[in-house]
Amino acid sequence: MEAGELSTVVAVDGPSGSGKSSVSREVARRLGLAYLDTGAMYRAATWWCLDQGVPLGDGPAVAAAVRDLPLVMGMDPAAPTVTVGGRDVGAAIRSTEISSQVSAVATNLDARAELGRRQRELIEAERSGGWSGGRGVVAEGRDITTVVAPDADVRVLLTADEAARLARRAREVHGSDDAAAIAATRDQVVRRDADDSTVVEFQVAADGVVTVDSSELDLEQTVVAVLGVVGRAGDPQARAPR
Ligand SMILES: Nc1ncnc2c1ncn2[C@@H]1O[C@H](COP(=O)(O)OP(=O)(O)OP(=O)(O)O)[C@@H](O)[C@H]1O
Ligand SMILES: Nc1ccn([C@H]2C[C@H](O)[C@@H](COP(=O)(O)O)O2)c(=O)n1
Repeated sequence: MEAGELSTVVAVDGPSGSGKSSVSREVARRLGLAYLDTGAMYRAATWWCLDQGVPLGDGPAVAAAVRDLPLVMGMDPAAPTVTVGGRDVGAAIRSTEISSQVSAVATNLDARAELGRRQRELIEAERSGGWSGGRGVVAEGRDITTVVAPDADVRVLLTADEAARLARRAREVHGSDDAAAIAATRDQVVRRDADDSTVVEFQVAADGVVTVDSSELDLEQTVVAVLGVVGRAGDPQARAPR
């Protein structure tokens, strides 16, 4: 048996607020797989550019900064971490400042190429070792099923209608889904998805990608639905060697 034969790579994409992070993290935890939040890598790159005084409107400067990004991703789903130059930026990258500016990095094609390369390396490392000891990884983002890991064992597009996604994010950030909270959330969800959609498709499932619509599901039901897709793709212990 060769390293990686029994590993499982689960790729999850979807729009903002569809539940990718919470669902992928819990699926990884229940399956004993590593968890890779690729959106956090774009957020960390944005934090780094701002920290280094790199203007986000200067594409070549952003690309150069991202190539030098001293990023370490901790992939334990029970306690994922994001460290830049030895600093824990896990909380800082969730700020409204980063959320409102991250699309400038996400739409920079050179930055995408660099972060995509690192994501592929992290996923490959989990096939043979890494945090999971070779069990595999759940990686989530916008282009994992299509660009970063189109050969993943399981590929899921997690969707939810716009109203559900806005309400979830409003409750998370403002503690309410009243009209004012929804209005205050629109930029983080609708505008950001519109900008990000100019460089990557995450609203429509590519061939072979299974869509899970969570609009009418709660978090637990969505986790169970994604676990069902993984199960249908085959028990990794029973799967034929690659
Ligand atoms: N099926 C669900 N039902 C209700 N709430 C959910 C569901 N899935 C996720 N949530 C909640 O919605 C919020 C957004 O979820 P999450 O951050 O996982 O989405 P996301 O797709 O990763 O968003 P983004 O791409 O913007 O980071 C969280 O507060 C989460 O707990
Ligand atoms: N594979 C990915 C992951 C994320 N992005 C972009 C889209 C978002 O604007 C930003 C942050 O992602 P989030 O933490 O909100 O999931 O990164 C991308 O383009 N490709």
